[in-house]
Amino acid sequence: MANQNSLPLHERIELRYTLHKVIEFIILFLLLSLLVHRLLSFNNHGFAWLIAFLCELSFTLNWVITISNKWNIVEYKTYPDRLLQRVSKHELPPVDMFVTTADSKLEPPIITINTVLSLLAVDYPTNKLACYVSDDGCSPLTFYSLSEASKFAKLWVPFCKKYNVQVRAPFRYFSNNNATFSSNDSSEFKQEWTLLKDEYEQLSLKIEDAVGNSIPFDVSQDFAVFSNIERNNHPTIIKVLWENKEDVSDGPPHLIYISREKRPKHPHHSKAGAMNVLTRVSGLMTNAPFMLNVDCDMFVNNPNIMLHAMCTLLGSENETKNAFAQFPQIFYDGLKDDPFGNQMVVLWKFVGHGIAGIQGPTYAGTGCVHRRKVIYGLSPTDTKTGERYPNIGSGNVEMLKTFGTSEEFTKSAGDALQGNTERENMSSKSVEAAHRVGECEYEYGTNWGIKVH
Ligand SMILES: O=c1ccn([C@@H]2O[C@H](COP(=O)(O)OP(=O)(O)O[C@H]3O[C@H](CO)[C@@H](O)[C@H](O)[C@H]3O)[C@@H](O)[C@H]2O)c(=O)[nH]1
Ligand SMILES: [Mn+2]
Repeated sequence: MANQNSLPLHERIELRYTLHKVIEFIILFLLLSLLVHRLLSFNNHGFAWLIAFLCELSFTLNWVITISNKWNIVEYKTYPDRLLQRVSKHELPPVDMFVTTADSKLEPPIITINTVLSLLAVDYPTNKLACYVSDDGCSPLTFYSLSEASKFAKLWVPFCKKYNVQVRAPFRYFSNNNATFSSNDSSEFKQEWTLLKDEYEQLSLKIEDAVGNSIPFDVSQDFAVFSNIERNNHPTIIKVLWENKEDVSDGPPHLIYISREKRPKHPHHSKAGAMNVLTRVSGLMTNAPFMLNVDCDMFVNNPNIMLHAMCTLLGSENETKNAFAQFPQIFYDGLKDDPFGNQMVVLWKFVGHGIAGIQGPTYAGTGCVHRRKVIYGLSPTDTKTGERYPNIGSGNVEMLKTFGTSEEFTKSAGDALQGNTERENMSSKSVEAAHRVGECEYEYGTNWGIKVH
């Protein structure tokens, strides 16, 4: 039997799909025949014939590109068990998790908190994780919902881990399909399940009430920062909602709320701007070498995502091979047989895996684990930081020009670039510095958005 340590953490598996290819070629043949037919009978027809020919030509070219993309469909199979045999749980690298939300009306907080809860409960040592929520809507409602969710997380996270729950977004877990017990379920499980369901219902009700304007906010306390401000005109707000102070590995991870500074006439660059702020703030507070980003309307449907991502990111011979690990998106509750293609099966299953076969998947905007140092501009071929940043250190002119004038942040960026994977403890000093890097003028004159993003 092969030594467990020599077995690969991931494998590239080529999928044939022969029948698909044959059908695609028949379609291509028909399209080409149609073009030839148009060309041969051109003289007998007028202008409409020419327009039809151009449309069909464009569609044919499109089809050629599509089938070339899908030519070599591959799947990356990952082996979390092998990873856990190679490294112990406390040796796994830290990951900072980002959730972006922009509008508490269009993206209701109950959805955002489900995304957050599914992330807080992933199967990974929780003292290696921190969850940062960026709220571009600067909404006290989102803040309130998150602070209530962080209380629920103290029950939810241990429950999911104890019973190996598969879908860790509570709204999905408690949906009707799961409402019956099987004969193997222990009475202890049934009791805890009922308690958790009640707690989740109460949480949902509180949030519903708050949406209906009966917000039980105490403006003299945590919510004071939200009074008298406008959504597009306010300073940076950062609140640590929950800190995993005891550094325990099975309670909820850190949870931090961020609303970056917004001022009229200052471009905010939508999600990209929010991601830059999340990168800087997390760099100051926990500086994990890996960062996962998820849109607030997505949730984690596999509790082992971090382990799967690590198999991809740590599994190649050298770190330069995979800069990021992109998860596919799956959509639920669509119409039977997906008549309108809303679930984007072709895009994710065929085109996505086809592009993965050419070089690797493209970044899809959500569900992606990035290496922090690559985001900081380190070239994939430059494993040592030497060439790009010869003199790393805070106060160094090139570092300040690249990363901005926060000395604390350039120091943290230097650590990340040098591959220092030690997670840092949050301190009130780092929270203070984090407010600065969330300012809307912070990126002016720097390489943020140019070489760093
Ligand atoms: O000023 C903004 C605008 C948007 N967002 C967030 O960005 C995310 C994506 O924006 P959205 O408008 O919801 O984009 P969608 O069209 O729903 O999503 C598509 O585009 C996203 C952005 O590239 C990808 O993440 C998704 O995979 C893709 O389905 C959401 O979490 C938003 O809350 C912000 O944080 N600030
Ligand atoms: Mn969206």
